[in-house]
Amino acid sequence: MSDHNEAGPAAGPYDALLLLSFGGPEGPDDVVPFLENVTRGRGIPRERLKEVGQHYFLFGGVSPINAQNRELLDALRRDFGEHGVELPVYWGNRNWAPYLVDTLREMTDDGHRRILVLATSAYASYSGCRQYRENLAGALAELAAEGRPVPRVDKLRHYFNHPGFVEPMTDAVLTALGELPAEVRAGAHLAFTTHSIPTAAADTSGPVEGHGNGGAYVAQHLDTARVIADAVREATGTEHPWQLVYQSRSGAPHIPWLEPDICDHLVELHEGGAPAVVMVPIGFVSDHMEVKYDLDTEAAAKAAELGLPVARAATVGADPRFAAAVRDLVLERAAKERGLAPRPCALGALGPSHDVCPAGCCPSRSPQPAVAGID
Ligand SMILES: CC1=C(CCC(=O)O)c2cc3nc(cc4[nH]c(cc5[nH]c(cc1n2)c(C)c5CCC(=O)O)c(CCC(=O)O)c4C)C(CCC(=O)O)=C3C
Ligand SMILES: [Fe+2]
Repeated sequence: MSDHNEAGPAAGPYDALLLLSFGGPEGPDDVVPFLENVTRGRGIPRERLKEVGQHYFLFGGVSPINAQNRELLDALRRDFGEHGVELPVYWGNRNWAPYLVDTLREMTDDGHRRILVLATSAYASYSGCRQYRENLAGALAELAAEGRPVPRVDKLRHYFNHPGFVEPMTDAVLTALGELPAEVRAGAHLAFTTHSIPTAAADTSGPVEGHGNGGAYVAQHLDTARVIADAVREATGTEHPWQLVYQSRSGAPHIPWLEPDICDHLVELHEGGAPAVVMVPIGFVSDHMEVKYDLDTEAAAKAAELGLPVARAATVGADPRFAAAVRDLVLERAAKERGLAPRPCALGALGPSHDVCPAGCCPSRSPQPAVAGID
């Protein structure tokens, strides 16, 4: 991949990696307390919460996200082990056990003082970046209050355009195309999907100079989608029309969120004569409830009602190429921290993202302390 491990796979100055994720319920009794954790102070209408609770109950109260993170943890440990990267990997979540603060306490008690964080969100946004940075600051403040040493915590750059993230998704699109009936395959449209967020949050996502027009959130997703669409055309020799669309909207109806929704998009494509659609959840690192319910259940039912053949591309999950990408990102950042100038690996037009969030990046509605950034 890149050239920054010439002098051996040194991860120093880092002494541990933290896989930081959202967390999800593991049984019916977990669902309501989990939703309370997620929505504390966030003004989600009660009706929406009841509805989302039902999505979880439909799957026995079990979100797929924790199993996916356990697999990723195994894949990272295997990859690091096979490549001589001596960096222990821990796992903590924002909203469910193992809780971030408990994991950081364990890491501190194990003697780790320079911690690098991999968040399971590949793009810039308040929900996908600064909120994790705030949660880290909050957890560190708890450790300090307990009289523990407070480790220094850095966060890996956004990896939406890293080849180890993009290439498994390209393969997944090709596989999904292959699942469509042969007679509609060549005409299939690609619907790249991601989590809708309030347009105000999208417009202020990423560094200040890129604010407006959906900000870094939309720009990064468009960059990833374009790279995948181009690679699919190279592989198939067919130009599949594509669009970035959204899913999993929540919040109050009068607040504008990114649109169109995937279900409305399927109706529009069907009315426009599209013979088939591949849904590509580029906004999700692994199978979350948003993928299992909002795409595989709700959008699939809409497509069936329309008589529109659809297939859903797999998420990256614990693909070994993604684990290798994480190793590459870790070694790149470690080399930079040691004063070297590694060549960062990135596809697309935007180039590698910043390592340290600049001031004003993905601002919060109610400013709180955050780590791994200027403010
Ligand atoms: C951008 C983004 C990501 C991707 C980046 C990342 O991965 O971090 C993401 C991930 C996730 N979101 C998840 C679950 C939920 N998100 C909610 C609510 C919200 N998400 C938002 C945005 C995002 N969310 C926003 C702006 C809200 C409104 C409230 C607020 O401003 O905070 C709610 C409340 C109910 C509802 O309203 O839907 C739930 C239950 C799960 C777990 C799924 C599982 O169990 O498999 C995951 C991975
Ligand atoms: Fe969410």
